[in-house]
Amino acid sequence: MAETVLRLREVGVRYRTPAGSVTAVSEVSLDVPATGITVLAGPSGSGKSTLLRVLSLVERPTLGAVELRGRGTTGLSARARRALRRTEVALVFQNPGDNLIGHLTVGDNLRAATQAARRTPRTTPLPPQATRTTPQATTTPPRTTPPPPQATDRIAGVDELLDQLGLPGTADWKVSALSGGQQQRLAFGCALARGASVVLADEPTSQLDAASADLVLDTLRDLAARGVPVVVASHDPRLIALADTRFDLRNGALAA
Ligand SMILES: Nc1ncnc2c1ncn2[C@@H]1O[C@H](COP(=O)(O)OP(=O)(O)OP(=O)(O)O)[C@@H](O)[C@H]1O
Repeated sequence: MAETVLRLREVGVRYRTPAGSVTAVSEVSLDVPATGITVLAGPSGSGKSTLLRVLSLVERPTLGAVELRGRGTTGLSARARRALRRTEVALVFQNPGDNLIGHLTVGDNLRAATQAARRTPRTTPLPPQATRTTPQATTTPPRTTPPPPQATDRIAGVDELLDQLGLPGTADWKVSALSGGQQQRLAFGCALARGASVVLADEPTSQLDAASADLVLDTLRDLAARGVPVVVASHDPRLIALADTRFDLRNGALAA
């Protein structure tokens, strides 16, 4: 059976609004495989972005459990979750400008990402698995997916990574000199430099023209080919066509 990088069990998300309680996601259980491209698809308002925020540990669900590489995350402190988001779980936002440090050069953005990976121990403590009652479970070691290679193993240097990202010779450029698609590529490159176990992206092509969107689609393929699992929320048919695994959402729940 395929290894799982992220697992949701009976996850629900409710928001309080002045008009009352809104259920954005209800009773979602799913396994994100540790390889390939996973797409969360569905119409506007179906809960894709909410679920992506839960999967990327940005948001704690109101109900249910989220496991990263076999370990529960729901009991983690805000600090521990932030540490995981700096390294293990990288979220790439819709707007290219939100993913990068605008006043740094292209090369310095990558260097900052690599340094974040070095500063934060890879073995950020996660709480033990919930105690299970079956005798079999107590004798079985916790399920673990082997950690991905360290960031420094994955990239030999900034220039080499920029070549691989199709951005050769841009190390000294300002981020604003890159197109939207190139900025998104760089954002995925930073996720790689941080040594992320999984990269998530919310509608990464929605603000881009067709040529820039092509760059992003290529980058997602590249990441998956490097063994980095990618999870994308999108209603872009070209992106959905890349899915190795697809979950369809309707009204906050998985469609049958
Ligand atoms: N912070 C919030 N407060 C209140 N309601 C919210 C909040 N975030 C999302 N919702 C509601 O939850 C539901 C799911 O929203 P979500 O943004 O996850 O859907 P989506 O499928 O990503 O939509 P889109 O494709 O338009 O981005 C919607 O009804 C939305 O209005």
